[in-house]
Amino acid sequence: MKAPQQQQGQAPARFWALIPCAGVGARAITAGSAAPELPKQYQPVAGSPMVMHTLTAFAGVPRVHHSLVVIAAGDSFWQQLPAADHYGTEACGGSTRAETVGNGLKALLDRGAQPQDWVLVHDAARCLVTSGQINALIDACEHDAVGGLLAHQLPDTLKMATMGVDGVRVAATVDRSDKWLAQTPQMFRIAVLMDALAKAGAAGVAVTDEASAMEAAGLQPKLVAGGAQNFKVTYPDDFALAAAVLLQRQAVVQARH
Ligand SMILES: Nc1ccn([C@@H]2O[C@H](COP(=O)(O)OP(=O)(O)OP(=O)(O)O)[C@@H](O)[C@H]2O)c(=O)n1
Ligand SMILES: C[C@](O)(CO)[C@H](O)COP(=O)(O)O
Repeated sequence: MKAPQQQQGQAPARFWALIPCAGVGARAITAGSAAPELPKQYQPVAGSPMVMHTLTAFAGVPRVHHSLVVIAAGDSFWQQLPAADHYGTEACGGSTRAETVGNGLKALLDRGAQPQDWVLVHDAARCLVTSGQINALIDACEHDAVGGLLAHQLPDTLKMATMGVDGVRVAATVDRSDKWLAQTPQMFRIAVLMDALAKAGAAGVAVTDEASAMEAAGLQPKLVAGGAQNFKVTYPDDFALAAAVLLQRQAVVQARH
């Protein structure tokens, strides 16, 4: 599968952000949550709804032409956000993240994106990403034939688990030297990614991230160092971690003024 090449006289490829924001956050919400009906990406973290921190990071990257937030059909939360009207949204979220992304890519084309343009797909719930990390991914991939993703090299010993009669036990220790945790953004050419997602779907390939669809097409995305702080808020304990990082960053900025 060849990337659409820049034709002579063709406008330079642009960069679009696609923010899957249509999940329910089942793993993050507990009965004790202040608003358990509120999907995690709308839950407050360090004084703002989680997704707003994510969008602020992209707003700090002028090369990103437009950020499109994909929300669930019937989402009644987005419009309640203070800056809702400042961002483009499409209520075409799907039953899976991959479906949300596929629908969002079509929406980008409808909004004027070109097939050879780049898309940076980033989880709304990965709210600690920085503008610097987004720029680093673009710098590393904009001249690459495939594209790539932010990722974090495994910092701990990795265990293979087995279900024992008395609970989960170690089956083996796995060599971690070539193990990376996939993060987002994940950056690919729109047409190539759409084709890869369609073929992976038709082949019944489980696609949990954009890179896995590209891998199923025989391509090898670049791994670009993200960082431990670029984690996805997934579980209840993650909110406090995210808040601590964001508040520390805010304190550093305030100390400069
Ligand atoms: N059908 C879906 C599922 C997930 N997402 C988005 O994909 C990102 C990462 O997915 P995940 O952390 O799994 O979010 P949820 O699916 O909401 O979480 P859970 O599995 O705990 O319900 C989130 O920003 C989520 O909003 C989406 O847009 N559409
Ligand atoms: C895309 C992703 O962030 C890469 O690590 C992750 O797979 C999304 O979370 P999910 O729980 O797999 O939907």
